[in-house]
Amino acid sequence: MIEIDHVSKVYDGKTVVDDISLTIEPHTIAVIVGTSGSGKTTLLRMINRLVELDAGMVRLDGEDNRTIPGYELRRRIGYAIQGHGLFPHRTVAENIATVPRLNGWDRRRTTEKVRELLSLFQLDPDAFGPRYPHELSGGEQQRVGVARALAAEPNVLLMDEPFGALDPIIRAKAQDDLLAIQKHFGTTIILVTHDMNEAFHLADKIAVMDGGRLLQFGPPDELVRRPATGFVEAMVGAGDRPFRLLSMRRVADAAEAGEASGPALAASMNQQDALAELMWSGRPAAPVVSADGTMTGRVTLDALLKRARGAP
Ligand SMILES: Nc1ncnc2c1ncn2[C@@H]1O[C@H](COP(=O)(O)OP(=O)(O)OP(=O)(O)O)[C@@H](O)[C@H]1O
Repeated sequence: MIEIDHVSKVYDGKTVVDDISLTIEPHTIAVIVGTSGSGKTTLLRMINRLVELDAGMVRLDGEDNRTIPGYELRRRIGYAIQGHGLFPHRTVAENIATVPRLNGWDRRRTTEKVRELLSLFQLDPDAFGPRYPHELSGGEQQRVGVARALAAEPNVLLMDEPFGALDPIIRAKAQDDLLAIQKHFGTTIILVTHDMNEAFHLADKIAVMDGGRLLQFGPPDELVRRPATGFVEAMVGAGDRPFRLLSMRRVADAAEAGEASGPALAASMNQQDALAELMWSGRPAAPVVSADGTMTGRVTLDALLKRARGAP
């Protein structure tokens, strides 16, 4: 658990992080959003003490982070940034192995970890391990950057606009990879982004910042239904509310008994995509199929529209 307890930071007489408190539960993803200069990066860097606090305290599993030695913090907390920061003269495998080596892992354990991570990020270890960063595309470099941050099996991963430079298709893929990896390792992730779609896609809870202050910290659904301020409402995008609500739910949750014709929709598909599919194919309903191939009923346009208006 990460407890951020009344933390503040002042630069040149200006309070850039202003008395912020929030608690991030283990194995969850918290996403920090807000306007440029609102203090997101500063808050993130206070967790691993790349920025020292002027007031308040950050506790990691109950321990004041100022009492934890720097090397221990770097072992426990991975850090991934936009532009990845790979070492250009080291191969991909050597880049990923950096922190395990510092931690004194033996060669075999390190090699296994590197291969596991490359495979998880869908990069063939034999093809990509020996290459140098400049021999990779931007998206591949970014994935290696995140793999490197995860190499020492940190409990916590801090990510600052990790996918900012990626095109939308690769970005969506990187987000899905991250979700799968978070499930696999149970890592607690705190991620800063400018992209509200990314925030809604990834977050268990979203923190909205403005002018150094925390305006709201809650599940995506709560931000849509009960925005704490007009600023939060504007960040969520008032016009996008119906789609945001649908994007957070699966077809399985809107399925009902009954028949429908045409191609089936996966129970795991999100309701926003299902609505788009029904509208595009001009159907009032579609059959629903579960992951094991069983037909589990149907989903109707009506049911989806009701949910877009806020029905549970
Ligand atoms: N080392 C520093 N010295 C002085 N001022 C700083 C320093 N780091 C950040 N600031 C200022 O603190 C404020 C918050 O910066 P921060 O990088 O945390 O914002 P941000 O929300 O992450 O912004 P962006 O979205 O543009 O990256 C800004 O006004 C910035 O100029």
